[in-house]
Amino acid sequence: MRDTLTVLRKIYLFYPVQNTTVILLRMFGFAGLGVLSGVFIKRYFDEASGQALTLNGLLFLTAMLMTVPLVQAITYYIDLGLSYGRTEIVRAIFRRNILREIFKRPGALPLPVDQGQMMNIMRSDVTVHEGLYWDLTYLSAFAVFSIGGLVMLGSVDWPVTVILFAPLPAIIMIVKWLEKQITAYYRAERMTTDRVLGVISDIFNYSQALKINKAERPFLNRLAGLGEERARAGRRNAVFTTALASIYDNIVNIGIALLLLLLSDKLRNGSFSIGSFTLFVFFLGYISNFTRLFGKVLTNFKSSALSLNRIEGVIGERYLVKLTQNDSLFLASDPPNPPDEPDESCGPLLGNLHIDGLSYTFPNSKQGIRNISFSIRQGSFTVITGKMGSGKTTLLRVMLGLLPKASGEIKWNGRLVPNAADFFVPPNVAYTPQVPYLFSDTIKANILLGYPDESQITAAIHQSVLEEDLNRFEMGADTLLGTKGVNLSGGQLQRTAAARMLVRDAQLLVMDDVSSALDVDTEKRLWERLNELRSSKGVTLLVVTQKEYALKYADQVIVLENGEMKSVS
Ligand SMILES: Nc1ncnc2c1ncn2[C@@H]1O[C@H](COP(=O)(O)OP(=O)(O)OP(=O)(O)O)[C@@H](O)[C@H]1O
Repeated sequence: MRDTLTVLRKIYLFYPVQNTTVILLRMFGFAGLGVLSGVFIKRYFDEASGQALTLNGLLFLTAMLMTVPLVQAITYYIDLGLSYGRTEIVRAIFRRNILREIFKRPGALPLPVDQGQMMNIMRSDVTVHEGLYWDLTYLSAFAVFSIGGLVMLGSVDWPVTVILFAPLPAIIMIVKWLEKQITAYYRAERMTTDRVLGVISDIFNYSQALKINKAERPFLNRLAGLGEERARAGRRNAVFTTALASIYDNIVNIGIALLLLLLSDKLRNGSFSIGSFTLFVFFLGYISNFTRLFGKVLTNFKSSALSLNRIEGVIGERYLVKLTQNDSLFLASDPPNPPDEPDESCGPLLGNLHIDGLSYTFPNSKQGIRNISFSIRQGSFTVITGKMGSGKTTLLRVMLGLLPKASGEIKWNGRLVPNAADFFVPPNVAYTPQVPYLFSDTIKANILLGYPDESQITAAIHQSVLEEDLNRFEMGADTLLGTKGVNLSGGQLQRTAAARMLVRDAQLLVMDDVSSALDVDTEKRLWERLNELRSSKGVTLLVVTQKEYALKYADQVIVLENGEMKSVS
């Protein structure tokens, strides 16, 4: 409840001036003027049914009764202008903030929730809070009506007024009583949707694997089963919330029936004027709407709390602060480019790199690396090798800040690297991962990947032994990749990724198994050219490989075994 209130307060603070105006318009334009119409209606019927009927009085009241709805319509349009579109902006702020936190995570750390849940959080869990916020602003307007009604009706007939408000405590008790069920049905709907979305994204991501293993039918059956579960959970939740809403309605209706019974008696014995009766009937609609909306808001508080809980599962501690940060979305202009200054906190040029006692354990498999220490000097060629699963990739990822180190130190020129993920980027370091990813764009765009300086592209293509392959494509480096273009072979993909690393002109080049899919001749040329680059430009190379050819150039060979250093030579 407290967290939901914090988020609602922040939503208000996103646009305090507009939001205050909308609330005031709803409270005083829509509701306050509405109460005023009640006064005029009472007077109108009192005068029309009494002896003191004057033409002027009637004309005045008629004019007022026409003016008030007109002014209300105008306030409504101003309200619409101020609030329309805010809904999507609030959702966009939440989505942007969640994405920002995801990008802050070490790059190789998997998301704490699966893909289906992530999509559902971005799709649905971010939307409930601002819906609740707008309902609350309407509730505040209806509250003005109700308080106005309470005062006016109370002065006419207290006992009857009490009946009008009697459903309110009943609804509070029902929501309290059914609290567990409200949350359970909502949670079940969310979780079954997570699973369906997860399987759908698997189908898109791994369609080829499904096809070659002839697993389409079982997978579709699984999807159908999950779809059925989701439909059941959705139906249950819909039936439950509709039933709750109709319980609120019926409580309100029973109150109205009781009230009308009482009023008809009073009208018959003359203790109630036609004007007072009309006043009661007039307020009846608004007060019953207030009561219904009150029930809905109480129910949605529970949904909002659960959705916030799911968001917390993704962005972790202090999630309320992170979720509600309100810096510009840049809807009307382009965002500024991030600062492009190289991090020179440890000196502009690499002299030496010391890795001391680096450890990391994967929480789910208890595998990883333990106490790894080595040094690299500028212009050297270091090979990390070892059997499959010995920890080579993990070591590179922890060193580069793509996985959070459990212990150990990294020093660049003798100075502690404060944040590896921020520091080990171009122009300090460039990296080719074991499984590189290429986008559906041209080969050139994939090599540059936003890098503004194209001057090194020809050299990078040469160094990565890619030029002969590009010559075979009609469009050369402008050949399109992906669904609308060509598919590269495994070796071409590795070398395109290597060119992406080389074009960035970094001091330290880190490569993970970059030659695993290359034939002997291409591999030979690749290491030769990288070695030439080292000699000519003083670039430093740190290479994971299981193949022997690179060893020919190595100054240092580090062998890993079961996550530990077996030898350095
Ligand atoms: N995401 C992960 N979650 C849990 N365990 C993991 C994860 N990634 C790797 N491991 C485990 O950590 C150990 C080291 O894996 P790593 O990928 O670093 O080995 P490697 O030497 O690079 O292997 P290869 O030569 O096959 O690429 C392995 O036992 C592996 O199963």
